[in-house]
Amino acid sequence: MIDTIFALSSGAPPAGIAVIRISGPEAESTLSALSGPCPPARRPSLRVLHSRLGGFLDKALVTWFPGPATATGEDLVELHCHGGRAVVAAVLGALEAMPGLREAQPGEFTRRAFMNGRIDLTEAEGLADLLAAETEWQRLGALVAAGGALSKRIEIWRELVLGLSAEVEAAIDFGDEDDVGELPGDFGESVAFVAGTVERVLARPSADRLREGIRVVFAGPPNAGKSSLFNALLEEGVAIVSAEAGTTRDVIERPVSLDGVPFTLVDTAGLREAGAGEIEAIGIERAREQLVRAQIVLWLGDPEDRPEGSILVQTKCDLGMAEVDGAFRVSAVTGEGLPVLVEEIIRLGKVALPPRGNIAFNRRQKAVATQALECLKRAGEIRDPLLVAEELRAARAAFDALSGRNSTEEMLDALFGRFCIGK
Ligand SMILES: Nc1nc2c(ncn2[C@@H]2O[C@H](COP(=O)(O)OP(=O)(O)OP(=O)(O)O)[C@@H](O)[C@H]2O)c(=O)[nH]1
Ligand SMILES: [K+]
Ligand SMILES: [Mg+2]
Repeated sequence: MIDTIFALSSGAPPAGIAVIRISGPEAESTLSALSGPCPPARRPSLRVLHSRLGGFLDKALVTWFPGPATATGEDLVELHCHGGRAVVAAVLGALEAMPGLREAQPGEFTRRAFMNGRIDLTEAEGLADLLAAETEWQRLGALVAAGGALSKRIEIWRELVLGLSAEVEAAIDFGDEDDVGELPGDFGESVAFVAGTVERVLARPSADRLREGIRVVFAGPPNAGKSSLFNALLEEGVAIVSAEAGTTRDVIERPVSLDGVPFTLVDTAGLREAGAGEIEAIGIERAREQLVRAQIVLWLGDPEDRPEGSILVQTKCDLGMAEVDGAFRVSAVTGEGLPVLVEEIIRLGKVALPPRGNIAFNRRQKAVATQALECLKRAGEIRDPLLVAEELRAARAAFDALSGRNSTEEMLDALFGRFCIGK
């Protein structure tokens, strides 16, 4: 027997309205117990809610959604109560006291939607990102996956591969005993077409970049002005600034949205070969690790030592030193040059993200799609229909894994654990 679960699905009280969801086989009987006979399906109705012992709970707008065409795929009830802390506590307490009901775990409503085939794994992943989205680019990126665009594309790939498999089976069937028959002349091209479309999506930056933010690392020698510039871009005094060389030791990270694009700004210890104490030396080691992880490096140092691909920044331009060729001249003190530098960071950030409004893979999806691609490539190269059939089967299995048709409990725990209670 499946548990019937309930949870507060709206934000923390107090609020104007609190939405409490109940999902599972006892949803209808629970609503009846609270407020008398169920109202017509999908029609919000104003009802008085009573506890089992007859105590008055609240006057609420209640809606009854019979399954399976519901958000969870199960019978579902929504109570729109007054959003006061005590009101919510009283209603949740009354539900807790009902036999067969228990509070939902984080993400459990969505997990049920997945288990009941209402959404696939890519849509659930998109939903998790959508709920966590803080910037416009994150929202739009997550919507693509949550709205099912990636799911649909995977379905198309599966169908195409299924069609190819049918062609191979036909070739195998038409062969006589010693000879398995020939694949159609354009078979290689057909396989290459599917492989090419998978490859194009694989070539896009990972969708995780959107979630994590583009990493912008401030690097250079001690006292270059890294922390000052870091603070200036954040418009906040986060990192300690001082005239003492070796002030910053730990890596300091802060998320920031610039023009709706998500970035993670990373301040690091000044790089120097000699003269650093033990703690500073550890900081320098960490700074080097950050350089490797960065998508954008702002180099506030000698152009000669500049890491490949970094943006050269000449800071403290208010002090009036000679211009460095090809550098962005800025001052953390006067703010001069900052808008131009920020514009460049935004431009590079957009390039390092999946194209807006387009499907992209996250890390999990990339790993599985890469397997699919490898199978397809091999299928396009070999001529033996029996082996080709095997590769196509493996490609299809990879597409199944992409949409979560055969996911493990562990994978699902990891994903749905990212959701909050009530989602
Ligand atoms: N005039 C002027 N002084 C600056 C500017 N930026 C930083 N400074 C000064 O330069 C000194 C070093 O600045 P920090 O921001 O601590 O430099 P840092 O690169 O983070 O230094 P470490 O963490 O020690 O590696 C401080 O005295 C700052 O006030 C600037 O744009 N103009
Ligand atoms: K300093
Ligand atoms: Mg510093």
